[in-house]
Amino acid sequence: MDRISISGISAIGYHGVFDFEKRDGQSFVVDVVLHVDISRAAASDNVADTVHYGEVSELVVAQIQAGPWDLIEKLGSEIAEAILAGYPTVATVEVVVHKPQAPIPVPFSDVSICLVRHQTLHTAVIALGANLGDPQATLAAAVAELGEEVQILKVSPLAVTKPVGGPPDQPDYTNQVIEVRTQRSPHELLDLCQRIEAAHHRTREVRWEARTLDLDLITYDHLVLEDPRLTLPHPRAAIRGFVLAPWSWMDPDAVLGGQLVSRLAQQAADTKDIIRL
Ligand SMILES: Nc1ncnc2c1ncn2[C@@H]1O[C@H](COP(=O)(O)OP(=O)(O)OP(=O)(O)O)[C@@H](O)[C@H]1O
Ligand SMILES: Nc1nc2c(c(=O)[nH]1)N=C(CO)CN2
Repeated sequence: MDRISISGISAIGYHGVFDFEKRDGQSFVVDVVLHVDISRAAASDNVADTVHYGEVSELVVAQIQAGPWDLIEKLGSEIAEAILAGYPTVATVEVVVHKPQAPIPVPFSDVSICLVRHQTLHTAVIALGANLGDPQATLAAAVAELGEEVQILKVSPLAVTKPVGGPPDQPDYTNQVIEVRTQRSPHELLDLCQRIEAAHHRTREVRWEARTLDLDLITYDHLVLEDPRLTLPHPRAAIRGFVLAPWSWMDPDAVLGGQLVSRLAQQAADTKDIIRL
């Protein structure tokens, strides 16, 4: 992996075990190494395609000035976490914190800690559906747009399905399921899905009415969650053939709630009418 290194970022901080360190402050010096793919920036020559080292340096200074913490281990960890959270394209960060004026009662030139932290990657399953406009083109566009923001691991074949619920006389749906890998939190992933739905003119007036695009978050790792915005796994996924069938085509070993998705698909009432494209 390519790397960006910044060394000798210094600022006054108030970290230390002793009261006088928290009162008087002293110099902290930080080196960071960011493991990040710089090939896009190398090709485009555009700073937006890489990690801006000036911004990272300012973030490091802000962390040195925050706290105070007792330990440089804690300061280093805060710096690493802030960089990983702020820059999702950084796969790994190495942080060295030097405290050259540390209160050590013998002659010394420097004391430092070094730590290495990695991005945590999550796996999520997203179901797509559309039955207005040009559903196949919309699903292809939505998968491409998701692919700009998360890593697409698997894509199911398309399924043509009968509308389940909602107003009568709707057009057939086209459904699809994908598996993605991301550093985003579940809510950030839901936000992303809803932004893409909105960009495709999704409206919400009548429950389960026909729609240009629907993106549902089906699972996120093995997370079980219920809050006002998000329920995981998706509360109706286990009985929806239009989700289960394409999911099982994509991943025959997939499991939901302890049961094989392919078996749940066989049991779902709407599966019999599904056509695989
Ligand atoms: N796992 C989830 N995936 C997507 N939305 C969810 C999830 N859990 C809860 N929600 C919430 O459900 C709300 C309604 O979503 P939406 O309008 O897409 O429903 P729908 O697709 O018409 O119906 P259904 O939820 O039965 O698929 C969203 O605003 C979102 O906050
Ligand atoms: N066949 C089919 N029916 C549905 C679908 C869907 O994607 N496909 N989505 C719904 C609400 O999300 C309600 N009903």
